[in-house]
Amino acid sequence: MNLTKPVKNMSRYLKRLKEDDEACREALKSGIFLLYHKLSPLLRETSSGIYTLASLKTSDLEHILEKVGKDKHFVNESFLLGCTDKGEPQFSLEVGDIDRSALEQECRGMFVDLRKAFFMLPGPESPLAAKGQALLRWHQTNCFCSATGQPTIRNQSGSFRVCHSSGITYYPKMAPVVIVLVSDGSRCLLARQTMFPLGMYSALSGFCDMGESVEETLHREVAEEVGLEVKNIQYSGSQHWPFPQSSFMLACHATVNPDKTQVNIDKAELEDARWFTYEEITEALRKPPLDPRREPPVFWVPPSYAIANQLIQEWANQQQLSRKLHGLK
Ligand SMILES: NC(=O)C1=CN([C@@H]2O[C@H](COP(=O)(O)OP(=O)(O)OC[C@H]3O[C@@H](n4cnc5c(N)ncnc54)[C@H](O)[C@@H]3O)[C@@H](O)[C@H]2O)C=CC1
Ligand SMILES: [Mg+2]
Repeated sequence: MNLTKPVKNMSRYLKRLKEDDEACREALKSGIFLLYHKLSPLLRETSSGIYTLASLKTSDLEHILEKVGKDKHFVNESFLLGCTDKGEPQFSLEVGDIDRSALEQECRGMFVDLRKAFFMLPGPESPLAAKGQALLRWHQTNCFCSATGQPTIRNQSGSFRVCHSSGITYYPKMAPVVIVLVSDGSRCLLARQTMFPLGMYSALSGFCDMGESVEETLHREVAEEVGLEVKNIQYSGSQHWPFPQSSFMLACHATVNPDKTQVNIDKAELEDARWFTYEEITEALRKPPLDPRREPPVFWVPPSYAIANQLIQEWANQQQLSRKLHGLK
């Protein structure tokens, strides 16, 4: 299948909507809308019991707004998110000043905290739910110019805000974070912070300091948090992460010398850091998603929507392969 042409056309279309206020206003008339109530996305349960992100067409949304006593032009407060596969423009809209239960009833859905929604939504919908929330949050917290204190004004798509007094343009921001799975060849190093849910261990992570490269951050964070020296850095992938503010996660693998694995934990940052065997990791990966009604398991890893999980999966696959090559189970 050749995806180049539609993707290229879609990207050009979206670029125009981002930059051309008139074109974006026009697109609002045939848009698809994700609603958020105080940053919680609206979910709907399908007839087969699966939850999805509720997406409303313009006419349906206008109708609902009027029913709950809101002007239908409130639709224009939406922010452009992207395009569906069919080329329909997608928008997010914060409806936090409208009565929640009235909206839930009219929309036949429910507003769910994003962290919880991640456990309920099918995989591909989580990044869209996160993006919608992140854009709304950024606009809510960037209403004033940090140089003049004057209000900033959004463009129609919401791709930037301008202070007309200073002329400064503000663009939505993500803070770069490096996340790394360190291996000694047969075990991998996972750590937990006190604020993590009970029993959850993840890969090491840290915010990039101003002026640092990914490699510099990675070496510094591993040295700071567990006192180890890493080598053989390999890039794995990236992910936008909405909690607690937007981060841009850059995920890597790295190794340490098998004879230099003694961890020296920075207790101000981490509660614990431990080497885990292949067997422990494969068992943790097999565990079903967390059930809030049960006690959490003693050791578990972040769920599949987190890039930490991808790193751990990749490491386990790599181990499995090398075990096969060496005739081990
Ligand atoms: N998606 C995923 O799989 C994972 C995502 N993460 C995310 O990565 C982020 C960073 O991880 P940590 O190990 O906590 O970072 P970290 O090791 O750099 O420690 C956080 C501390 O760094 C300081 N800091 C420096 N720059 C900051 C900035 N731009 N924003 C906020 N704090 C800053 C603060 O004092 C903060 O308490 C977290 O927000 C976490 O949610 C972490 C692990 C897995
Ligand atoms: Mg850290």
